[in-house]
Amino acid sequence: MGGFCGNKNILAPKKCSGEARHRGLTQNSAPGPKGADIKEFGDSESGPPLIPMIHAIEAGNKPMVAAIEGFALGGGLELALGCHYRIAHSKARLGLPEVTLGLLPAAGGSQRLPRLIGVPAALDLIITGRHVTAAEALQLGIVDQVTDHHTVDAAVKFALSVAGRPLDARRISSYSCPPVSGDLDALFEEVMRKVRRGARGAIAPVACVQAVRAAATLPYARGMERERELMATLFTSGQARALQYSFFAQRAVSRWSTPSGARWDASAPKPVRKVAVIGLGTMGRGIAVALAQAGFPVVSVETQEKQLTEAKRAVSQMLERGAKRRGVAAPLDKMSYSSNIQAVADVDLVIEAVFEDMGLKKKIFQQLSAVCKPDALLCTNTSSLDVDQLASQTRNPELVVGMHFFAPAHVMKLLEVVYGPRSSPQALATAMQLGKKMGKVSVAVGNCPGFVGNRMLKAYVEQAFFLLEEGATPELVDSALEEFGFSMGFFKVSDLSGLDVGWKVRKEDGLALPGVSTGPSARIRQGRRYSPLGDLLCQRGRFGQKTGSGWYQYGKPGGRVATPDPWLHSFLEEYRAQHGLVPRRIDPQEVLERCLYALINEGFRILEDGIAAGPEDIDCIYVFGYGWPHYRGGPMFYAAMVGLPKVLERLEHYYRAHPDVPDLQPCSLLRRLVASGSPPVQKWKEAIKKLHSQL
Ligand SMILES: CCC[C@H](O)CC(=O)SCCNC(=O)CCNC(=O)[C@H](O)C(C)(C)COP(=O)([O-])OP(=O)([O-])OC[C@H]1O[C@@H](n2cnc3c(N)ncnc32)[C@H](O)[C@@H]1OP(=O)([O-])[O-]
Repeated sequence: MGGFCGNKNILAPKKCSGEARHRGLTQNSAPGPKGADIKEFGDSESGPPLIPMIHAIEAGNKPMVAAIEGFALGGGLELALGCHYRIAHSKARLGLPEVTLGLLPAAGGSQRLPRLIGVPAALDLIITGRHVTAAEALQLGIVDQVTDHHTVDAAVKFALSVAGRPLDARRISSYSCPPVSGDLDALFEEVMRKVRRGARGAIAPVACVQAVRAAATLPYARGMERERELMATLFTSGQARALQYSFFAQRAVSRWSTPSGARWDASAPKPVRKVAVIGLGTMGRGIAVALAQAGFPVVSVETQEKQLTEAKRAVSQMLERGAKRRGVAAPLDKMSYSSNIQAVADVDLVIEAVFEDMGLKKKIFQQLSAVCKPDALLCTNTSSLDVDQLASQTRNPELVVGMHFFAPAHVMKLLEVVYGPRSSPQALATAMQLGKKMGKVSVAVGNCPGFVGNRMLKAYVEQAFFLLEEGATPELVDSALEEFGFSMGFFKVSDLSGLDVGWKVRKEDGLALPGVSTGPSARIRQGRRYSPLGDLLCQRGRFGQKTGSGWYQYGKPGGRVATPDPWLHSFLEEYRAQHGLVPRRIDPQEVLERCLYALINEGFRILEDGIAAGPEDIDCIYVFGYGWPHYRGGPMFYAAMVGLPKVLERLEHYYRAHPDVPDLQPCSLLRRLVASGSPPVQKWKEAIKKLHSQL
């Protein structure tokens, strides 16, 4: 973005840096087009002070025209709002995305935008942080003109055309917010209720509403004071640090590397023009939709005719709904269907998404290897099976990788790209690039049971079961986790996805055994503590929402409202009595420490094993795939915030109390990081490399 005045002097710098220390909000430097330089938050300031500069621009006697090309986000747009006119290129994007970084637009954005476009529209932009196109910005009244030509030329022409006109009516800070239809207080109360419900503990959206309310109810100067106070609170909060860490973590994971030395910048992806999906169950349908929405021609193969007919209808509906939401045409022409696997002969990449059964998947990989082009990439959407075993069924094992999507696959942002020991760097690069084109946060992970996400989750789930044995209820565990910021606690999630899912896996792993023994060995499997509680519920047909009861009661099969179940409480009491377990009072703090620190401990093991390249990879997986509250950065960032010595001390404490639970034994990497002074999370990758080289 550039700023121009009527006599063609360029006043606003094209690119400046430095910004936004909370104590220096009136001393901030000018932002670039993408807003303030997030890297410099908390560092020393540089460049001219932002807020006084915007005030000086607005107060000036020469007409100032902002010429907006590319992005005008955050401080970039705030600077433009200080100008008297704004001209945008048709491809420009504008927005105040501060909320996504745990902040609010604190260079006058929260005060000027509602004055310019009205309270409801400004609330929408500021609370969601969404970017708008130039066309929408024009419609909203944020910009005065949109051009398809050279924006600077258009701005200069415009500036000359308005030179000499009075500017008082162009100074947004002097406006009052346009009146709203209905009661202003009622509007803010309603918005605040919605925001608090959706924010689930995030403080920035709430502060954004408060700031806009100040714009609507206070004179500009007092509104600016309020904006500054609110920003000061946000700026020093852990939430802003977590969200800013997450911003860079998302970008860091695309620069993947593997322990064998393969790297993103040394591995060119293969071109992918046409893709196939095998299996049109829930996952296959979602994957096919996501691919078509990303513009890929997709061949979908389903051998069961009935399933194929149902899937065709469902996929078309999903595509149409998505298109309606986005205001574009549904890409129905991208889809073709077949019941014959030969239909994939000419595709560049296949994603297998059949039932989670190794025998079936092996057979499909043998067929794919025979049918597909020799250089086609063969990917599996398995959530836990050994990718290497599948690779060994094919002619070219180096072309096999895992692409682990999360349900619903066309909605969830996460993709774990799983490389086996034989996967080529090019295959990995291709799958990572395809994920990016599908709008996913793609994270490269090594091949091991459960990969990263599910491997860590196992430790967390186990603790939740143990806590029930020791005296907790599902309600107690869930409310502690929900209070932490998860949208649902573990037991509600389990009821939603079906208890039979985990039961099947435990049976396959030889853990869930038929019959209940009451002796001391009943709660020990494969040499470690085991809780059969989930298996016992499944044996009674309590699979969760679909059967009307699980860890909670739902009134009827398919019911969605969880209510505490007295039967379950008596069942737990009987179970404890039967196994000689004396219930004790468990507080929410213990729930969090046991569940989260066990999960984090497994995260350290994963880093130690080189299955994830760095803490950013794990954190993105948890934030984008497992509902970890975004404003808490992810499990490894959270561990760093809590303090590694404290996490270590609590794990030691719980391991002493439960020596039969290996998940609670602190991982040696955690010990070594603590011994090396607990470096900040951004330095762990380096520290781990150094520690590995010392071994
Ligand atoms: C007083 C208060 C004032 C004000 O209210 C506060 C603010 O303005 S808050 C700020 C409000 N502004 C925002 O929230 C905008 C945040 N930025 C974005 O949303 C996207 O970057 C954007 C849409 C602009 C471009 O997407 P794209 O084309 O896919 O490109 P990309 O995303 O891959 O980025 C390319 C490279 O640029 C880097 N980088 C980018 N922005 C910043 C930044 N602000 N800072 C530092 N670095 C930034 C990014 O890390 C990456 O580096 P690398 O080393 O190559 O990994």
